[in-house]
Amino acid sequence: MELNVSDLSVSRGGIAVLEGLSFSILEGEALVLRGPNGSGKTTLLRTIAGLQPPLRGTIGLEREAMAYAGHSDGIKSVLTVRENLQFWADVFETGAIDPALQAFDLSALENRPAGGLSAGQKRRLGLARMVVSGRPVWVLDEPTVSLDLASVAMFAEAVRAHLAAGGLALLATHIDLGLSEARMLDVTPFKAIPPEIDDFDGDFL
Ligand SMILES: Nc1ncnc2c1ncn2[C@@H]1O[C@H](COP(=O)(O)OP(=O)(O)OP(=O)(O)O)[C@@H](O)[C@H]1O
Repeated sequence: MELNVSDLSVSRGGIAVLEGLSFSILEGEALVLRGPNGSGKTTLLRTIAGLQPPLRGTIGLEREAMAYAGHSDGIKSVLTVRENLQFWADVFETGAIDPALQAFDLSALENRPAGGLSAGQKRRLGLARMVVSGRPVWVLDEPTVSLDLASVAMFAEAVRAHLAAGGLALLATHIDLGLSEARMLDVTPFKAIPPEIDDFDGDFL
C-alpha cells in the first residue's frame, strides 16, 4: 500500500489553489500538511479523498482505500455513540466496534445519544469512525479541533497504532501532535498563481 500523488493541482470554486504537488506516503508513514489559513490544505485533502476532482495530476490510489474525516463529524445525533459506530461498521462492512470505543475512551458514553455530547466528545466519536472504517489510508482535516491535551495524545496514539498495523495517514493540523515520526509538507510554495484579470469590469458581470 502506497499513496502516490503526482503533479497534482487542486481548485476551489473553479480557481486553482495549489499546483504541482508530488509526494508519496508509504505503509507505516504519516505526512502532516502545514500552511497558513486559506493556503489550500482542506482543498488538497478533499481532492485526494475523492470528494472533488483534481484540476490535473494523479492520485495513485482508489478512494475505497481511504477514510476521510473533515470539519463536519458525520455524526447522527439521535443515535447513541455505540449505534453511530455500529452504523459505520455496517457501512464499511467491518467487525467489532469495541476497539474504537476503547481507543477514544468512549466506553462510558456508549449509550448516550451523540447529540448530547460535548464538542470534544463528538470529535472523539468522529475520529473513532476512522478506526471502525478498517481502511488503510486515513485522511484527516484538523482532527484535533475541540480536543483537550489528553485527547490529542489519545488521537496520536490511535494514529501510531494505525501506522504500526501497516496503515498510512495524511493530515492537516496547526498544532504539534507529538508524532515525531511524521514527515511535514508545507504547501505554501505550491500556491497557485492567480489568473490574470484582463477584463476587470467584465469580471463583475
Ligand atoms: N466553498 C468555497 N468556494 C470557493 N472558495 C473557497 C471555498 N472554500 C474555501 N475557499 C477558498 O479556497 C482557498 C483554500 O481554502 P482551504 O479551505 O483549502 O484552505 P486551508 O489551508 O484548509 O485553510 P485553514 O487552515 O483555514 O483550514 C481559500 O482561499 C478559500 O478562501
